[in-house]
Amino acid sequence: MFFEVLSSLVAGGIAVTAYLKQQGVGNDKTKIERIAANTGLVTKDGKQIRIHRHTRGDGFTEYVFQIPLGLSFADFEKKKHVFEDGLNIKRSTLDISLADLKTINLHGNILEQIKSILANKKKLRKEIEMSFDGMLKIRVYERPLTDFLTFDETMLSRCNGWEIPIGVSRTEFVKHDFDTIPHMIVAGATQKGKSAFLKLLVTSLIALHPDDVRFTILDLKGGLVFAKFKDARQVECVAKNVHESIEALRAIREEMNKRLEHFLDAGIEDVRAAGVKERHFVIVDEAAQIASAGETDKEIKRLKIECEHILAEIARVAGALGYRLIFCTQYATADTLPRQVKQNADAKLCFKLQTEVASQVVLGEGETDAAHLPLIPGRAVYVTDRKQIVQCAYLTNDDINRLIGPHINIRPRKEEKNVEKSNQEGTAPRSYSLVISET
Ligand SMILES: Nc1ncnc2c1ncn2[C@@H]1O[C@H](COP(=O)(O)OP(=O)(O)OP(=O)(O)O)[C@@H](O)[C@H]1O
Repeated sequence: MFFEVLSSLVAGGIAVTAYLKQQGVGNDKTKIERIAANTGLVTKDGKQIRIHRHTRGDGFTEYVFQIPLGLSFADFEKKKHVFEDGLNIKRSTLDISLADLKTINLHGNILEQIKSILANKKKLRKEIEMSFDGMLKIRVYERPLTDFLTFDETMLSRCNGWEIPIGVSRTEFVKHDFDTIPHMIVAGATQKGKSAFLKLLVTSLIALHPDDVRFTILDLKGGLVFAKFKDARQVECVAKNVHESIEALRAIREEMNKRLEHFLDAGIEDVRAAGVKERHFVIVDEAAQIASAGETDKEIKRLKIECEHILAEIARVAGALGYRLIFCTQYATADTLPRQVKQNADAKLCFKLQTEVASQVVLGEGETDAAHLPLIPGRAVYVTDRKQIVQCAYLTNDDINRLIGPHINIRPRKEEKNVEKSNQEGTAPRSYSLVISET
């Protein structure tokens, strides 16, 4: 049936197709209005959004609507995924361009030719962006945001100060500035790109600030994500369990308190005013492993509570002292994301989450976008004072090795250690190799 409809369209000629394409604009506007009405975005006295104007840009059409009194932008934003789905209904069936139709030989087997065009076609999904400046603006993009972004070193040269590359949004290269917003929550369901982002973060910071950055990494997941970095001279420790974590955090608290005392005595406002170049990143992966709630072992629970207190303190006061908290979790609940951390981490990078509730735990009330992201690794909602959908840059292991290689502490291989031992008086020349663990 579908192919019959299309074949008759072709037979009907290019004029019909052109007409259909022209209808695309009108259709989207009408669809948006109908979706709004069908999802209850109507005032009690029946008033609906009214089109003010539409403009075409490069790859998108922007519709500007007036919102009736009594409805808010948030009401519309909450339903963004409903609008997006609505605009895509039947979209793939009409995704044949004029150029495609021109290739069809009307004297040949039309059905077979259409089948072949469709077989070679990637289904395009329209994506939308919503904003508000007194009017509701809905931008409908003809093509989706790229689903893969290869990291390249020019991204680093585009970063200033304590900025790191994140990826791209639909309109720009996206960076995060850790001197403007010190703490970040990274959340997302399993296999959606958290670890890849953490590797991008650590590698970028080591490459950009080899002499000024330090890391304390609480890697209680027991994975191999940080194996590559553990011997980098910038990495103070990679704690693998609660005991190692509390030891590392107590050391940070002591250092923090000393610095705080010094700043208070000297009347220094923050690390920038003090001219301190160093920034100390504390990375927690995975927060659920350090959460005290649900811990049954009394002693471990006590240690976890202490860990939580220190982490909350870092989030609350240590930004000004040069500490940066990167708090990661795949379980977005109130237990894994303590209130103090959430309130003080003004940046959130949230990969796809399974439910709207989880999305709201991370991004705030009414913010359900993370639940409606497409199933694309590296696709995330990046929220600071504004919200952007981004595709994070993907760094290969070769990139990481090349960039951090010069900063890895050279240590002898096992067999060379043994040779070294037997030559303790040391006449034989020492030979060392660079050891970078592969994950
Ligand atoms: N930015 C990206 N672009 C393209 N592919 C990516 C990106 N990030 C991650 N991936 C792919 O997704 C896979 C899973 O990513 P990653 O290991 O970062 O997930 P995760 O969220 O840390 O999962 P888990 O919580 O289970 O450890 C990677 O092996 C990689 O193939």
